[in-house]
Amino acid sequence: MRLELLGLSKRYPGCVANDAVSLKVEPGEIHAILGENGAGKSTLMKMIYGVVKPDDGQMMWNNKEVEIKGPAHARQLGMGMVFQHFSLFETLTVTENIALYLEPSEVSSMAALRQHIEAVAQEYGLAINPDRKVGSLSVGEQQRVEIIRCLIQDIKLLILDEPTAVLTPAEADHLIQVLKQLASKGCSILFISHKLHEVNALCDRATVLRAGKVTGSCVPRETSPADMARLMLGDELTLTETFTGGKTADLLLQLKQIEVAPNDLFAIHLRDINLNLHRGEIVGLAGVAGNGQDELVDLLNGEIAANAGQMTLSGQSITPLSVQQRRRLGMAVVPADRIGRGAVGTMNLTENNLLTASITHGTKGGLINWQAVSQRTKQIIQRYKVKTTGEHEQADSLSGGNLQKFILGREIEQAPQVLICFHPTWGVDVGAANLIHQQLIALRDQGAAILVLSEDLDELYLLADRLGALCAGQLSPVIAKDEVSLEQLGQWMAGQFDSKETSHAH
Ligand SMILES: Nc1ncnc2c1ncn2[C@@H]1O[C@H](COP(=O)(O)OP(=O)(O)OP(=O)(O)O)[C@@H](O)[C@H]1O
Repeated sequence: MRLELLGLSKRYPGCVANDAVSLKVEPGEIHAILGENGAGKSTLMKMIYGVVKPDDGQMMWNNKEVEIKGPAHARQLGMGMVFQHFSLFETLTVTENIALYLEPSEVSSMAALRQHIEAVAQEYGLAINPDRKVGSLSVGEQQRVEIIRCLIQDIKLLILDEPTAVLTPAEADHLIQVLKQLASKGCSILFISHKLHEVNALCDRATVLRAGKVTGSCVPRETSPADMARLMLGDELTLTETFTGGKTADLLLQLKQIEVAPNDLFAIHLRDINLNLHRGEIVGLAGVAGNGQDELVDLLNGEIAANAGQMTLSGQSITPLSVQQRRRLGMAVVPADRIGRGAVGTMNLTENNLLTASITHGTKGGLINWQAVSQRTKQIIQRYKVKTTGEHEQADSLSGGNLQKFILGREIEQAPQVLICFHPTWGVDVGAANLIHQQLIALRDQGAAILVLSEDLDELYLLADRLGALCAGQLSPVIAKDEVSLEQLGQWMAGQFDSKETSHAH
């Protein structure tokens, strides 16, 4: 047996994150850990990898009892882990980040390491430039760096915490091939995912956690995604329907011939972006990470300025306005990375709520109305089913999916006129994704205009009224969803569209 856990437990103040968890993983086995947000999956993986120390229980590695002293010890034993929140230094290059992760004895020279990175990247088709600063990479690309730095060692167990959450379908399929190849060489894989069809296609076994306890296991290949969802969530699951909305004549946000020149060597040049967002519609933009999504979101949020073109909200120019001024006019943004830009990890939920609420309703006459903010925070927690000990809990102790629900809830509850949403359901379980989709639809039906940037095409087809794609900083046509076949969208994602055709507003 490669790995055996016997009754591992971890308690936090006010919650039992893992309650006597036992499981076995064989060499070469791909083992899924399933469970709703906050079920305890990440905590279990962190105990195996030595980031979190168990309160009780035993761990066997290659049939011998071990006590993992920390991640460096876990790596020495042959384990690698790809985290949900990246642990990379933004101001360092890809090579420097990987060098920091390795023991000094493993790095003979930076040039040799650089070559090794290129070789691994090529072997697994994980395109990356080793000289780029990590801060200039998109979320999807940063994840590639995390994966490469695990594959650079001779690993016996690879732990992945929602690795495909930010990958495009094609990238995710590719990663699945990579993992299959690794497993066939005898490397065991522990895999957390909320994408059940993926678990079904990839995994040999699955263990289901609920409220920190093992509540079941199954052979994913023989179990349908719907049955796995039921194992995870009980009968609470209501299956997602398709909604119908539609474009109205009432134009809210307009982008006209927008041009944003790159502000660093690796930023994407946004060219001739023309986009109209109408009251009561959701526009979905597909695209492979790193094709201008970050730049477009920063532009709309007011963090970077356009070099040419105009942006108007209800006819008023917002081009020169700051982030705060745009928020006051009713714009809200959910960024891609929830810790760092979506929330401040070391602040509690009420304080995090105040960060954006202060602009619209959290303050009066310059004074903070803590009672009102705290009341609203409680409402968000309740309405969006955020699993937490309360509004005083620090943001970074929430599970990833629960923090995402909180951030989404915080922005939706401000009833913005225009909501820009990047990866709205990244890392949230099927039940919560359903809830978020319903809330976005409800917001749209109240008359908001919503722009969703996502790499999950199922999500885009489900939510959007009109669809388009970004490729190399250019926008494809954006047309009614029913008129865009999957094949057409794939072609747009690959840049096969005539930019002249799109240079008039959609
Ligand atoms: N450092 C911490 N301090 C306090 N509570 C914590 C801490 N880390 C995790 N928890 C709590 O432990 C529980 C399990 O969290 P965990 O992150 O393991 O869930 P998860 O199954 O990985 O969820 P998700 O699918 O949302 O990522 C949650 O209720 C969470 O709030």
